[in-house]
Amino acid sequence: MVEKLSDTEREAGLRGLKGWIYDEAAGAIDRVFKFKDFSEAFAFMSRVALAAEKAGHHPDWSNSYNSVSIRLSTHDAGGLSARDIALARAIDKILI
Ligand SMILES: C[C@H](O)[C@H](O)[C@H]1CNC2=NC(N)=NC(=O)C2=N1
Repeated sequence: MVEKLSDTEREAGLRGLKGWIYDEAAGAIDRVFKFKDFSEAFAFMSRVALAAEKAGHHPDWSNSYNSVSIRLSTHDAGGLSARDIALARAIDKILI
């Protein structure tokens, strides 16, 4: 069972991430990704889906045309865990 991050651990994890916003009430981090069109947004989602399956950790997300909104939170821990930070890093790498 994965543990929720302490305040210090969370702050350290977030320092290494750009563009992710911490929602304290939800115990989650959010980021919105914009693309040229739906095809590019969906191609990105396909790659994120594969990374999520590989990690055994899955985003809460939505898509509207060229925009993909991703929320990461560890349901099993009731908040943010190291798995969310790791998946956020993997998602950011997909963009490079
Ligand atoms: C059994 C399975 O590994 C768990 O239910 C995993 C799957 N993906 C998950 N994803 C997220 N975001 N939070 C979880 O707690 C979680 N749990």
